[in-house]
Formats: sequence, C-alpha cells, structure tokens
Amino acid sequence: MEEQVAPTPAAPAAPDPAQAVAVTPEAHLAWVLARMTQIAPRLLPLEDALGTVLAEDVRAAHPLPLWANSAMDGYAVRSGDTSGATPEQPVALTVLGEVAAGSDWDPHLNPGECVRVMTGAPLPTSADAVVRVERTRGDRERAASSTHSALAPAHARSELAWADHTVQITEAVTPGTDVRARGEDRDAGDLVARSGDSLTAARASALAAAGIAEVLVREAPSVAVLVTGAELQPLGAQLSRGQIPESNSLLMRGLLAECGITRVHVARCPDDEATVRAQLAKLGATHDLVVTTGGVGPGTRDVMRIVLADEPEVRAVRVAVRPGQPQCTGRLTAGAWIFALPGNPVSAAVSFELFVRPALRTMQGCADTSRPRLRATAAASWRGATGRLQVLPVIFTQDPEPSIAPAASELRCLPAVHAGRVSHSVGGHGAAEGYALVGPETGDVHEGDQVTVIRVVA
Ligand SMILES: Nc1nc2c(c(=O)[nH]1)N[C@H]1C(S)=C(S)[C@@H](COP(=O)(O)OP(=O)(O)OC[C@H]3O[C@@H](n4cnc5c(N)ncnc54)[C@H](O)[C@@H]3O)O[C@H]1N2
Ligand code: MOO
Repeated sequence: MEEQVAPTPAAPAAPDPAQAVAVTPEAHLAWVLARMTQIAPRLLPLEDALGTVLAEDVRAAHPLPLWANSAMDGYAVRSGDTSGATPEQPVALTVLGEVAAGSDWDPHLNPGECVRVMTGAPLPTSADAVVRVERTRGDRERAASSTHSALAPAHARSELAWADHTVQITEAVTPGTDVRARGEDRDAGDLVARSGDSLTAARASALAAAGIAEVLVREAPSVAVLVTGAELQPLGAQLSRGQIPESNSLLMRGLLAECGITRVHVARCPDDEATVRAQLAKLGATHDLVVTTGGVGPGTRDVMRIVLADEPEVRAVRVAVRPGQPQCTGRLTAGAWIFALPGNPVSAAVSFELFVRPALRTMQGCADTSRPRLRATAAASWRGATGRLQVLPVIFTQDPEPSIAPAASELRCLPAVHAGRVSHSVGGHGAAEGYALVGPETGDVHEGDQVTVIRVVA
C-alpha cells in the first residue's frame, strides 16, 4: 500500500520568536495603556446611552425628591393635631379631599383638618407629616362586596377603610413622619455620577430622576474578531480527522459582550499570509480594535506573527504568564489597535482578561479598567508556575452553611482544569467562574492558602 505523506510546505522565513520581548504581565499592560487613546465622546439622549461610559461629571438638575411628598398612602396632617392619639382615644380630623400622585392641588389645612394623600403625591405646604391609613379608622364600612367591582369608588376598592368626611387618627405622628423631604436624597447641583462611570441601569435611572435628558458619553469601541486556522470548522459541520469546531470567535464575542460590546464583526481566514494581510488591512481601517486568535506561536503556519512583524508599531512579546505567553500587540498601520492572542482557547480567554479588557475600558474612559481582585481560600492544592504569573481557571465554593452575606475570606476556590494542562482545556474552562492569580514567586499552592482571585461569573 502506498504510504500517504502529508505535503511539507516550505518553511516561511519567519521572524525568530526568540526575538520577542520578554515582559511581565504588568509591564505589558503598562506598555499598552500608555499608548491607548480614548475614543471621541458624543452627546446622546440619556435613553440611548445605557451601557455607555460618561465623559463628564453629571450633577442633579433639580433636587431629589423635587418636592416634599408622601412616603405612604394615608392622611397629610399638621402633626400637632395628632398629639395624644391612641386606638382607645383617637383624634378626629376633618378630611378636605384627596391629593393623588400627579396632582398639583395644594390645599391649606387649618387646625383639625387633613387630606387623603397617596404615595408620591406632593405634601400640602401646610402639612408636616403623614399618618398611614393603617393607623386610622375611616367613616365608611370596608366595601367587601364591591372590592372587585369596577364601579366601586377608588377608595372603596382598597383593602382598608378610608374616610370621606372624618378620620379617626389612632397614632400620634411627629413632624416629618412618612414625608420624603425635598432634596433629601440629592440636592440640585449635587454630583450624581462621575466621568468614567458606566451607565448601569441604576445610574442611568438616577440621572433620569435628577432631570438629565442628554449625556456626553463614550460609546463602545468598534471591534472586529479574526480567527485563523485551517483546522477550524463551522459549528455543526462534519469533522474529518484534524478538524475541530471553531470556538474562539464565540468566546471573544462573549467576552466582548461582558464589556458591553455587542456589535462585533467576526471574520475567519486560513493560515495564509496574503489573506491575513488583506484582512488586517480591511478590518484595521474600519474598526477601533481588532482581536485575533491563533498563529502567534513559532510554528511554520503561524502566519499572524509573521505578518505582524512588518507592522512598525506592533510588538511581539513573550509574557511571563501561564497561559497566554505569546502575544503581538500594538497599533496597525491601518489605524486600529490589534491584540493578536494565542489560539489555545484558555490562553486567549486569559489574555483577553489581562490585556484586552483593560484596553477596551481605557478606550472608553472607564474609571475601573480591571475587575476587582478578591481573596479566596484554596480548597485544594495545585502546582504553581514558578517564574510566571499563573492564571488558573477556578470554581468558587462556599461553606455548606454560609452566613447570609459571606465575607470575601469565606470564598473558597477549586481548580476548574488541571493546573499543568490549562491552555487547551476548553471543556474545564467552561465550568470556571473566575481565575486564581498566583504570583511568580509563590510556587505551589497548598489547600488552605489565601490566593488572589477575580470573579468573572457573578
Ligand atoms: N515549539 C513551541 N511550540 C509552542 C510554543 C513554544 O513556545 N514553542 N508555545 C505554545 C504556546 S504557549 C501557545 S499559547 C501556542 C500558541 O499558538 P498559536 O497562537 O500559534 O495558536 P495555534 O497554533 O493557531 O493554535 C493553538 C491551539 O488552539 C486551537 N485553536 C486555534 N484557534 C482556534 C479557534 N478559533 N477555535 C478553537 N480552537 C482554536 C488550535 O487548534 C490549537 O490546538 O503555541 C504553543 N506552541
Ligand atoms: O502560553 Mo500558552 O498561552 O500557555 O498556552
């Protein structure tokens, strides 16, 4: 039988990977951030700005609350009128009417008078407290039979008996009881959000409530993902020997989505120098940042490293980190930043976390560029990566019966993958909830040791 021999391509005249600069992860990140520029800010309607990053401090346009208003459904009173009121000896007050939320009626209360007032409705200027309806007795029977009747008057549909004419107050109140004072939350001109803050749901709604309709923000950078590798096949394809499903583009899209970047152009190309060069020229001219995976190793087909060697502002580095050692990073002649990450899926994910995420957030002017570092207890021992920062995918566990809010020190972590076989272990990585960061001097980790971790899954 004739032997099948795979064709041996002529080895390209590749730049010597040993020439790559050896750097610590901290030095590499510092090199990147020192060169990163922020994208231009834009004025956007607040409604369209969720997820963007503020490019200026924002102050309240008016007080919060805007006017004194009721915190409860009940009766706005002059608190002195309720003095001594108890269930046994209630105080009777005359009901002048009702102020609903949205009403601009400001009735004047004389001694012995009150008005029904609903939560959020402006407190009459002459009232200084609210008695919630539960602490009163009305002058009507609870309208049990008409509870669900569409024809019943609004107050009759309530579970509680309201008063139309005279209410019996069964508990004394002091000035300010159940009143939300004007400006008690934020005053006009108070800082509500800072430049560099992301417009989260809570922050955007705070600005809306404080009278802000437009904001100067930095939107998400435009990002392209380029994956290279002849073995990579579309999801669902029949796989021949040597072929694998292409998973890094989904990984990168997911990581970008976690940075608030959801519109991502994805391109795939073979390990062919001319095609890679053409793709980089096109993507680099039309995006702020290009992330690639694969082809940065010393192999004969590792064309990304070869093509990028011609880029004067891109440098090849060997980062003292495991995984994620080979990287090519910098600005393409075409304009965009490029992060050429290793093809191994976990190496690519770790590289994204350490370098791409901070770069993207710096571009957007974010105040915090990296995820917060936490402390956890190692729930198992594992081999370290002496001389390099070890970034180990971990699963978090908590004590079987944790306290209601477990302190960071109660967080425990277990390797999600074998510590010596991390870079390709895409399956184990799928269960990871974060990474343990073990310093280059630490060596092996022993059960019970305290380690630094970042949490990527809430
Ligand atoms: N002789 C040496 N070999 C290698 C070294 C070295 O120093 N000397 N470094 C190793 C390290 S560390 C890394 S990391 C990788 C870097 O490899 P590349 O960036 O060139 O990546 P590839 O060779 O293209 O692929 C590596 C691996 O990942 C799989 N892969 C790639 N792309 C995808 C994708 N889109 N979806 C799923 N899987 C993907 C690919 O099939 C390979 O298994 O080099 C080591 N070698
Ligand atoms: O440095 Mo590589 O990224 O370990 O696999």
